[in-house]
Amino acid sequence: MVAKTARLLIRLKSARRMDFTKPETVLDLANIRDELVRMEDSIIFKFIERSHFPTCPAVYQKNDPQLPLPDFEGSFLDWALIRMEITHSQLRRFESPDETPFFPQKIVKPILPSINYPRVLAPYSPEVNYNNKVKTLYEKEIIPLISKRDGNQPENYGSVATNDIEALQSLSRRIHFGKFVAEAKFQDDKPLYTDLIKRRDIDGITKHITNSAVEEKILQRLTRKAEVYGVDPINNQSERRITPEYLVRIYKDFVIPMTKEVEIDYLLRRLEAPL
Ligand SMILES: C=C(O[C@@H]1C=C(C(=O)O)C=C[C@H]1O)C(=O)O
Repeated sequence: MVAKTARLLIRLKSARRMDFTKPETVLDLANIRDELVRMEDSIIFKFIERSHFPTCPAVYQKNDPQLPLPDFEGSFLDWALIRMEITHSQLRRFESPDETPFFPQKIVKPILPSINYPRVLAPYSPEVNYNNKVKTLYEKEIIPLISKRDGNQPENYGSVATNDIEALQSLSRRIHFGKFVAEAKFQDDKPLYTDLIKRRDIDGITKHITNSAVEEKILQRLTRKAEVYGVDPINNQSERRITPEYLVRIYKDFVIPMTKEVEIDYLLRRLEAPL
């Protein structure tokens, strides 16, 4: 009986999971929050992978002499990320409404047929793009926290860039999920948000999109996940490694605030589109 109930619950939960071809599953705030929880695991594991390498500042310096790049103005990471995004765009990655490119001006048309997802977000949604800020935050604030020590390691520049691209893509997807949260909240209370948007009451919008209980639950869960996934609980000075404290700080000081900035920016333009 228990096994049968468990199977039924799993079927019910998977039927509810976000499916971008089924708009009714996308703007369900409970579904969105479940998806944000699933993203935590991906982000933690990518941070753990990155934590095996030192900071490698050469990877982020514009045209660092250690990493000569033919006919390119920018960092080694930028060079690698652009090429990865061109390939991913040909594989249709950026047709999906939950994916936002770091170099939108560089991506190309897919070689796969278009999926034509039903519209869920407002038409201007791709213009709400925080990836420049995400990348700067990652390089300046997150790398120093999650790298195992300061310094360059030329033999691992390729691995570092590969890990960074995966971590950035996970962070970007999580932060830009704020668009789905914002649309779901708008649909749940159009009169309230229409009034706040008309008066450009940013403080009022911030107050109403904020759910402190959900935020607190996220930070508590992150601490437990970090301990379970084996990040070093003791911050060993000689070899800095990510700790539950660092993961909570990254979410509390960067990921959650930037997600809410995305929500606010998305909402401030919402009356441009049909209600
Ligand atoms: C994402 C939401 O909106 C806000 C942002 C949150 C976050 O980035 O984790 C959590 C709660 C809210 O303050 C939500 O309501 O679930």
